[in-house]
Amino acid sequence: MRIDILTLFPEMFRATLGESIIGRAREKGILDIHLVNIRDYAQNKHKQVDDYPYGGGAGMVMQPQPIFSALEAMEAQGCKIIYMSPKGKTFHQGMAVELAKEERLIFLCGHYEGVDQRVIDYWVTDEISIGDYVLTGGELPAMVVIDAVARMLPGVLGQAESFMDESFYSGLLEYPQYTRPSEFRGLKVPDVLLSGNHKLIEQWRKEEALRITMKNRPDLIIKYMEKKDLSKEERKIIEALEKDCIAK
Ligand SMILES: C[S@@+](CC[C@H](N)C(=O)[O-])C[C@H]1O[C@@H](n2cnc3c(N)ncnc32)[C@H](O)[C@@H]1O
Repeated sequence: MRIDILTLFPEMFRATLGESIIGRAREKGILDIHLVNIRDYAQNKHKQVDDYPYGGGAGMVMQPQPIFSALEAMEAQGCKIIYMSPKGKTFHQGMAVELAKEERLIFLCGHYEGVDQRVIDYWVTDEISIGDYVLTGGELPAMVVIDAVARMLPGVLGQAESFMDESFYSGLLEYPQYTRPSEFRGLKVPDVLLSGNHKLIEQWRKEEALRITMKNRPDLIIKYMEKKDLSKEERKIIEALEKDCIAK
């Protein structure tokens, strides 16, 4: 997959997208990331990229000219162009799975009060928010989305790092994880995980996934129940957890 990132602060990306799993994906050629400094395309003498908002109000707005010129130079027509914005649709795992199917993604990172609306109307195909809060720029949000998308690309995660069991993929949060030693400062790993009985381990994990989802994200449980034909086993676990909740 090719990813182009339009930003005023390309340096912010170098460490994050050069290390660990994403760094290895780039080395393997699975991910090809291009950083584009919007300021390089400003046509005025001082390379200014922002100006006061029409109608007054606080802050500055990113001007259309440098962004239009940058997008024209990269032949962006026909690609998904994603503007990171608190006004966008809230990002979730399903969106990461869908975006990972694209051959090329272009990310536009805003700053100040954001970009001139004409950029959005003319170029942007998707506006994505990473949550209901306002950050200073679109760089961190773009890194969040790129990281989540990149791990969905075939070959990025090793075989031992499957995302199938991870939080959100199946609609639930993931069960608790433990590693060696089996006892640490008197704190023990649940016996079932040491039993070698795969059926019991599977059951325990499902129960724990349902339990933690019910506790922390009841909204997800409702969606899970709507979307899926629950097995008898799952229904029993949910009923027991509900009784437990009521009793508490
Ligand atoms: C200070 S914000 C602008 C906020 C804008 N004036 C508003 O009220 O909606 C500057 C830039 O940060 C990015 N940004 C801030 N919060 C974000 C979020 N929750 N998700 C995605 N991008 C965000 C966007 O690119 C935005 O253009």
